Amino acid sequence: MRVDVITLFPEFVDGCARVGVVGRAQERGLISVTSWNPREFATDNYHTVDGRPYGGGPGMLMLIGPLRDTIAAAKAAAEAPAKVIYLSPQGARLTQRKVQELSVLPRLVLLCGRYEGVDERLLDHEVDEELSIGDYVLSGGELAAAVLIDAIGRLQEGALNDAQSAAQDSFSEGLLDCPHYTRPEQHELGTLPAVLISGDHAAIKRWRLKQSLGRTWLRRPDLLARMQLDKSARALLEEFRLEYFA
Ligand SMILES: NC(=O)c1ccc(NCc2ccccc2)nc1
Repeated sequence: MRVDVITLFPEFVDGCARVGVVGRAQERGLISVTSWNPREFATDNYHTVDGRPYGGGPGMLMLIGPLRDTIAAAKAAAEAPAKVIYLSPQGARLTQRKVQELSVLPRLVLLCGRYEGVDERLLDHEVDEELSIGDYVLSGGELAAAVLIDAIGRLQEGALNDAQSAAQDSFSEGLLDCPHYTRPEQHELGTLPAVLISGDHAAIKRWRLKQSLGRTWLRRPDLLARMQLDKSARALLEEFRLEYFA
């Protein structure tokens, strides 16, 4: 997948995409992240990219011209059609399902707003989707773009080793992850759940699913409400609930 990021802070996005799983995915050619700075597409002597809001009000907005030209340049940089996504608090909430949907596309162009945002006419005509990573305001869309790139990058075939991809299974099924433990077995902070050192892999699998179901019920009942649990999962959750209230 090719990702083109339009940002006034290219070094920020480049840096995020160079480390960890996404960095390795780039080295393996599974994803490429290219940043484009609208300031280089501003035609005036001062490289102006912002303007004052009509109707008054605080702050500045990003101008149509430089952004439109930058989007065109980014799109022209490769053959495949590109979906243009704007990161903003006004966008649809990003979920793992949306990440999975985006992760199979050939290209994405991510538009990062700064200041108070972007002229609405640019959004109406050049942006395909508006996405939010959560209900809070950041100083720029770059962090949101980095989150999206990471979530998509790790889903590229070959980006994760088996252990890592196993770890992502629970959330992609809509459940929260179960508790995890590593050495030492005995510690002043506590001992382990006995099942995890029983060597009974079926019991361990059952325990982990039960913990995921129980945690989701306790911490994110909204996620649970959206799921169709099969008979055995419902029984497992009931077992958790009985123990919880015991
Ligand atoms: N919650 C998010 O995903 C998000 C995205 C961008 C952002 N800041 C840049 C911006 C500010 C105002 C209007 C449009 C973009 N803050 C939060």
